[in-house]
Amino acid sequence: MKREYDVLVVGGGPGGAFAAKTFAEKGYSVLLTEKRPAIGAPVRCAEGVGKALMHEFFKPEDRWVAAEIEKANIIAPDGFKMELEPEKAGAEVGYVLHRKVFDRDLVWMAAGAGADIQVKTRAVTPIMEDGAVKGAILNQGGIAQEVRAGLTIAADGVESKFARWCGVDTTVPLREMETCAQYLMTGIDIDAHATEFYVGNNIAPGGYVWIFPKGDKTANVGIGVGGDRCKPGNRPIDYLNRFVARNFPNGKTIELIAGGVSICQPLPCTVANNLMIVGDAARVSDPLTGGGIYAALYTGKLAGDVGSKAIEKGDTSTQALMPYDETWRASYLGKALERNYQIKEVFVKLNDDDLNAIVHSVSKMNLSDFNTLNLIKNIIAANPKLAIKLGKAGLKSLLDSF
Ligand SMILES: Cc1cc2nc3c(=O)[nH]c(=O)nc-3n(C[C@H](O)[C@H](O)[C@H](O)COP(=O)(O)OP(=O)(O)OC[C@H]3O[C@@H](n4cnc5c(N)ncnc54)[C@H](O)[C@@H]3O)c2cc1C
Repeated sequence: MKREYDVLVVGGGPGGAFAAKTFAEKGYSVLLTEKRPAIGAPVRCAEGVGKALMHEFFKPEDRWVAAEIEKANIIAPDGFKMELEPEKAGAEVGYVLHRKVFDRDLVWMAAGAGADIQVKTRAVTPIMEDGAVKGAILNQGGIAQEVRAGLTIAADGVESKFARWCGVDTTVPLREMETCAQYLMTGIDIDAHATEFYVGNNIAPGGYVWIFPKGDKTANVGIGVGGDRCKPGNRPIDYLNRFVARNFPNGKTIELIAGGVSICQPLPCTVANNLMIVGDAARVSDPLTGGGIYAALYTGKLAGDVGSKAIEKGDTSTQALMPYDETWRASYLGKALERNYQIKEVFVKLNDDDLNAIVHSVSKMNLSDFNTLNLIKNIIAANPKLAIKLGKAGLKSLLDSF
């Protein structure tokens, strides 16, 4: 079977769904293809997102929100707990979502705008002609389908094979692939409106443990560990089991997920002839926190806006699509990714003494001055050893990233 669309979207996560919705709303014919049988499941996410960031796109439906978050606690390796309550300083904090519902609703929005949706249908090969992408061969239940499209959106997440098949180098170095394990736990004693982050080289080397509440006594309890630090007996699940045994011995686990998060820099270029790369596939998740929901929504929508103009003008070459790449890099998102990459490079080299010193010094900061630049300046002022560790060049590139 051969079909033709203006736009083919590979992947039904937030990036693909938002791109499909945007193109469909502008009147283009769109096919979104998702390899899994159900949108949003299994969830591979701790489901946290900033309120202000989310509000850029919508006022969340009640059914998307599992918990509203008012504060974040950071727990140092020595057990000292620092409480951050940005709401007291006038800033909003965040939501923990039900992504099974949220992702599904996003795809429903795309369908409502006119996009065709196919689930359990994997894009297996791009159709390449004269160095340009002309759609893909899809596989649905063993049956190959040829789908031709003027523009293809690679929104296939962290695995991102599609862009690679089209000739884009999407390799992530092992040390920059955070490997994660997460339990959805119930029957645990937590603050239902606070997220918690545990740092330390015996707890989560090169990463952190998170507790993201999903209501009373229920939370995503997960861990990310630097890919190069996983060893037999010290895999993310081993660290997580030890953490859970220490902190929630009576908790009950009702779901287990494993997944990867890239903490590298974004791809050097996120467009090619007739191809746009969005969300995790473009490596735009936050290198410091691993968060990528906002970036997927932002790049998905932007791809829809820029791609639509390019289709209208009849030119979807790399050059015509470049405004997409340039716009997200110059945006708040691009700048935050650059800055947080520099911070992450420092973070992964810290020993437990450094981490203790940082958490203690930040806890003494005046919250009304709270922003990332002030945070870094305070940390360095309070811990001159860190400035030495960073060296002149490291310090400069860190401060230049603001
Ligand atoms: C353990 C963990 C915790 C996380 N916690 C958070 C968090 O708290 N907050 C946050 O903001 N982010 C978090 N993230 C990251 C977040 O989940 C991603 O950044 C986000 O889902 C990216 O959206 P996306 O649309 O780019 O990709 P995805 O949501 O991964 O969607 C890609 C889709 O493409 C499909 N696909 C792949 N290949 C093909 C193919 N060949 N054909 C068809 N379909 C295909 C996949 O099945 C998938 O549904 C976490 C990630 C992990 C692993």
